[in-house]
Amino acid sequence: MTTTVEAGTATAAVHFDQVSKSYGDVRAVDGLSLELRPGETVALLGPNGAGKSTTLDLLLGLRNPDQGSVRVFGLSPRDAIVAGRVGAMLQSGGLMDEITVRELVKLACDLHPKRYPVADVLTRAGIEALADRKVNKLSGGQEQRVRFALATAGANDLIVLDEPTTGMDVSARQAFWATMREQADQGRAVLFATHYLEEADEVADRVLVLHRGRLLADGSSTEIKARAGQRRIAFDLETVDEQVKEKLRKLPFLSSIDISAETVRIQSTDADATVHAVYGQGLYPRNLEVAGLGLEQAFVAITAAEEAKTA
Ligand SMILES: Nc1ncnc2c1ncn2[C@@H]1O[C@H](COP(=O)(O)OP(=O)(O)OP(=O)(O)O)[C@@H](O)[C@H]1O
Repeated sequence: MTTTVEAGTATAAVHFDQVSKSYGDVRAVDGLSLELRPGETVALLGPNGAGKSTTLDLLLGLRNPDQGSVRVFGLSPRDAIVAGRVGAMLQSGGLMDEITVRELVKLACDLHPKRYPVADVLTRAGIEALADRKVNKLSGGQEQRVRFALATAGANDLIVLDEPTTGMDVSARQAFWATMREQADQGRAVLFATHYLEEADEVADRVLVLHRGRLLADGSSTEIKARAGQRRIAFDLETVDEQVKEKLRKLPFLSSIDISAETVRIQSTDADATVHAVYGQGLYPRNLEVAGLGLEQAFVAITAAEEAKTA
C-alpha cells in the first residue's frame, strides 16, 4: 500500500505506553504498549471481555488510564479530538432521535474543524436516499451507516471503529471497506475492533490480538497465522469404523480432530509427522490436503494456548 504522510505528521498516530485500566477488581487493560502509524489499517481482535472497547475508550479520552499514557498524534486524546484529528464510530450511544439524517450529519459536519460538504458525507456513507428520514425510523444496518457518516464528517487523521459493520448487509460492508481503504491510502490510520475475522484478514495490514487486556500477538495476518504454529490436514478414508477412529485419535501432534463420515479434519502442530503417522498406521488417505490455518483458526489456537497457560 502506498502511504502519503504529510510533512509534520511523522509522529505516531497512536502511542500507548504501559497503559492499564481496571473496573474494580477487573483489569480490563493490563500494561498495554503499542504504536499505530499513519496509513495503517489495523484490526483489533480478542474474545469477549478482552478489553477492546476499553482500549478504544482510552484512545478516545472517554476513560482515563489508571497507569501509563495515551497519546494521539503526540497530543492527549481530548486535544486530538478537539483539533479534529480523530473520527470515531462506536457501538453504543444513541443517535438524536427526533431529527432527520441530513440534519444530524450537518450537525456533525458543522462541528468538525475540517468539515466535508454534507452531500459528500451522505454519498460516501450511501445514505442520500435516507437523508430526509427521521433517525428513529432507521433499521439497525442503516443506523450503522449513519454512524459511519458521523465518523467521516471531516478530514480526520485517525478513524476509530468499534465493530463497524455489525448489522450491515453485504453491499454496505463492501462499500464501507472500500471507503476505509481509500482513507488509509490517503495516509489516515484506521483502527477497528471486530469479531469478523474474515474482514480483519481481508482488510487489515496489521492485526492486534488482545487477551485479558494484554497484547498477545501483533503482526500481519500472515504472520499471525504462521505464529499459531499449526497446520490443517484433511483427507478421506475408504471406511471409518471404531478401530480406525481409535488409530486416528492416537495420531501424534494433534490439537484437534474432527471425523465426519469418511472425511477427517485435523489441526496439527507438526503436520509432516502427523501425516507420516497416518501412513504408519496402515491407513491410506485420499484427497490429502495440508494447509496453513485461516485467521479465525489461528486466533482460536493462540487464545486457547494462552488460556491453557493461565488456567
Ligand atoms: N463499565 C464497566 N464496569 C465494570 N466492568 C467493565 C466495564 N466495562 C467493561 N468491563 C469489564 O472489563 C473487561 C473488558 O471489557 P471490554 O468491554 O473492554 O471488552 P471487549 O473486548 O470490548 O469485549 P466484547 O468483545 O464483549 O465487546 C470485561 O471483563 C468487562 O466485563
